[in-house]
Amino acid sequence: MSRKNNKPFFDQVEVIDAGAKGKGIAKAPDGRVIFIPYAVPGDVVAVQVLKKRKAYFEGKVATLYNPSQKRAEPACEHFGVCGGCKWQNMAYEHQLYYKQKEVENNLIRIGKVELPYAVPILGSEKQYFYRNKMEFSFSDSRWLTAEEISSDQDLGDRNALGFHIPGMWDKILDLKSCHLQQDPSNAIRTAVKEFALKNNMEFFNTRSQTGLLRTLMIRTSSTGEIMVLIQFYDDLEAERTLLLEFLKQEFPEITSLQYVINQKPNDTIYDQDVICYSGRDHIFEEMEGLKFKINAKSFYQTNSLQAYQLYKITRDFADLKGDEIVYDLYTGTGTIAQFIARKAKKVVGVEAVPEAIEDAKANAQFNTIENVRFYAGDMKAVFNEEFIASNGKPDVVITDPPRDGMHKDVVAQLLKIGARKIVYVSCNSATQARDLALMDHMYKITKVQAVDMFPQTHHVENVVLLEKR
Ligand SMILES: C[S@@+](CC[C@H](N)C(=O)[O-])C[C@H]1O[C@@H](n2cnc3c(N)ncnc32)[C@H](O)[C@@H]1O
Repeated sequence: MSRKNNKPFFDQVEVIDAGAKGKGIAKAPDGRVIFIPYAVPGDVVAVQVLKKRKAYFEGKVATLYNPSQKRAEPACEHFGVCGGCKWQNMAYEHQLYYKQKEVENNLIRIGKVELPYAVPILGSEKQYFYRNKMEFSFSDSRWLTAEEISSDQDLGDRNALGFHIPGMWDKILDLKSCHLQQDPSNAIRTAVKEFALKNNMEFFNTRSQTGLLRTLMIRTSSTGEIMVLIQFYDDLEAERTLLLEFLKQEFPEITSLQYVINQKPNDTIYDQDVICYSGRDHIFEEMEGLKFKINAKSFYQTNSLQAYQLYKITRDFADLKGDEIVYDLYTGTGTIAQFIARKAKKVVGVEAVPEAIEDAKANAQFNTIENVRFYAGDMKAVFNEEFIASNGKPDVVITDPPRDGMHKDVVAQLLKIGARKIVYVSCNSATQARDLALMDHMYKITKVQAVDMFPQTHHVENVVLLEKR
């Protein structure tokens, strides 16, 4: 390691892999790993070290000497600043390769489980504009580039509507366009910002917790429906109505226009009242002829096309014959439960968000599915002996927990029940591997299929079939 401008520096290093959170990986001469965000395997670079730890370095590309063959031209003008799509500079086929590798590595290294032949990862048909939900933040302190900070020019308007800069809770990137959600997403965001500025509406200041406008959420569905939700901080009826009425007139295609007045320190709306300004308080998504009602607080997989693939894989892995009791743990709005219901005797769904369970029940009615039961509550509290006695012992369990994976008490309960099969769907193969390790003495992994729900990012979904030994 040499020093340049008094900063530690590695020259001419080759990036050999992609790993933790999508960062490029190289080796320092002493064998320590160097993590390099935005470097692509195959690049030869000079690295400016920014963090030095006992076991590793973290740095940034100072010079790109030799760009990798695996590189691709990023589609978005905000690439490199916005935290959203860190792999836009890697060709899609290589993104898929590194995702599959990460899943297998996690299962083998963390889970220490034996893997069957893993089917190749299922890529996404759409590699841009695949998301059905985006959340943007308003801020009166737009993130400034180094050039802007050092220039003498008047920086003008500092208001922004966009994404948080990675690692900076109070700085927002002012988005010009985003390649993740189909129009009219960009058109709505731009119109809201321009109208708010023209009418001198205050953008939120996170430090002082002041301002009118806080967040904007846009949901689109494959049926063409649109939900827009604006989160206000100040409770100012005249301004609020002005903005909502503008949106209603300008975008008559909005199916559901809603708002929240949130004066607590954080932006989450789960504990807030959502008020419907016009249209319905929900939109519909459709899959294989099934209708799913989605309200502002409901979880719904963000890539609808790939969600369909994910559910088909889950159903194939479960391989139901029609006489089984199936549990769908972490059911959200009961989508998987209903997707498989016609192939099972009975499906029981459990989910923490009561509104999602209300939707799940309503969805089952729309879809005239009668063999499903849904329960709201924290999984580790609900999923107990009494629950199993009253719903029947499951033959098959499908579990799709959040990123943290399953609570150890839930894993313990699964082991106690000893269902014949468990289909474990996960958006975090590291926590999935941890949970699989706890079940390895009793369950053998017989199928693994990774699914790419999030192109241009390192995130990956993974489905594992466990069969009782
Ligand atoms: C990855 S989502 C899966 C949703 C559903 N399977 C689907 O495909 O739409 C995880 C779900 O778990 C729920 N959840 C998170 N923590 C929970 C807990 N402790 N108990 C019950 N549900 C929980 C979330 O609200 C969310 O709906």
